[in-house]
Amino acid sequence: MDILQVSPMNPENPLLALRDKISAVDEKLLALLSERRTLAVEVAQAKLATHRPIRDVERERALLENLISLGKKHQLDAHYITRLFQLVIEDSVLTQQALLQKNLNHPHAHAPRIAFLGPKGSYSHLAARKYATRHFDSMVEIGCLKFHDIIHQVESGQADYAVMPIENTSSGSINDVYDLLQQTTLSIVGELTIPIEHCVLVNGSTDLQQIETVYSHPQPFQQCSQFINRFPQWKIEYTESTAAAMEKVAAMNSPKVAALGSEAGGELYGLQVLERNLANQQQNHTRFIVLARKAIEVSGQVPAKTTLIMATGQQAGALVEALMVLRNHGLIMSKLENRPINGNPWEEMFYIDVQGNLQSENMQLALAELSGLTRSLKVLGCYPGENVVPVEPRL
Ligand SMILES: O=C(O)C(=O)C[C@]1(C(=O)O)C=C[C@@H](O)C=C1
Repeated sequence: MDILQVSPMNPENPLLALRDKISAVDEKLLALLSERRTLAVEVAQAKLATHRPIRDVERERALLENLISLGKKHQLDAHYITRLFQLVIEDSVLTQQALLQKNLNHPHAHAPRIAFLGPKGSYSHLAARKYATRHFDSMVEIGCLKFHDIIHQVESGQADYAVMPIENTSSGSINDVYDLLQQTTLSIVGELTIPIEHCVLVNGSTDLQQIETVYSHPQPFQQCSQFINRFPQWKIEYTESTAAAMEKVAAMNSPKVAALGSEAGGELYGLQVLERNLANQQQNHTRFIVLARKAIEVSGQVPAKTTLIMATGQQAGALVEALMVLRNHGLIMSKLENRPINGNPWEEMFYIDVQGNLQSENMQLALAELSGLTRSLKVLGCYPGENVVPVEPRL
């Protein structure tokens, strides 16, 4: 009788060995990225001494084109190299900007206390952590239940910074936050944008048909309306934040309930992803603003944004007249938003983001002119623009 010899070699073995090799290469890549970042910090110090702008678009383009032609020799695709290095350059630019800003505005002696919406795991929590990683050595996290509480924490000195969502690429402006900006004494000192990737999160095994109730903040429901409309039988329950929804679903431990929120947040509550990529728009991003009690100074070497809030008179063409002032001083408006004025029916408050430094001569001249034209005018803050528009190589 023939005896079949079973090889003791586990078919998983070659895979494991290859994975170890890949992990070793990835570790080398990480060390190189860290070395590159250290060099970028040295470049920033040199630029600080020579007063040169942080961004050098021509250098970025030359660098990308050189890497693309080198990549060809290694059969590496031009789009892959472009995407990869655009991200590396963005990190370099933002790291350099943060260094210049630290040099200009003396940082806190203690770990800054940052207030944001929701318990751990909310998008605001992820945004607060991302901002702190780049700007501070450590942070104290203060999760709040309502937007109003976040502002109050900072105004009353119980927190140093407020991180608040202001607009989303799918659902638009966040009106509640705009309305709070009308009243606050705080100044905008920073901004950041994070990708929002909503998932259906559940506790244990279930499927979309078994679900009866879905919990989340109203914003995700709005941003995922097309997906939600496919399940008319679902009962929608609003919560104060996505994190509050996740906390609830984790505690209920039932196959009939789900939360809409981020995968990273869900992990903190032990939830599993049932479905991803739910948003109506493929590119779903939220821009957050960072507020503090004291306004900051922005280095002339980094791109600055100034946010104004103004009420014009009700005469015809008043807004156009105000916007012409900006144009006449060569100032580019990147956003215009209007909101009703509390207590004054049919009157509007305008919020304007202008590309430019508050200290610049053209901004000062424009503001002087605007104050003569408007019923009220307030600078909400001047802060470094963190939207690093990627440079495209000439292919
Ligand atoms: O070479 C510089 O001037 C840098 O600041 C470095 C660097 C990079 O990371 O490669 C970053 C920003 C500039 O726009 C160009 C290039």
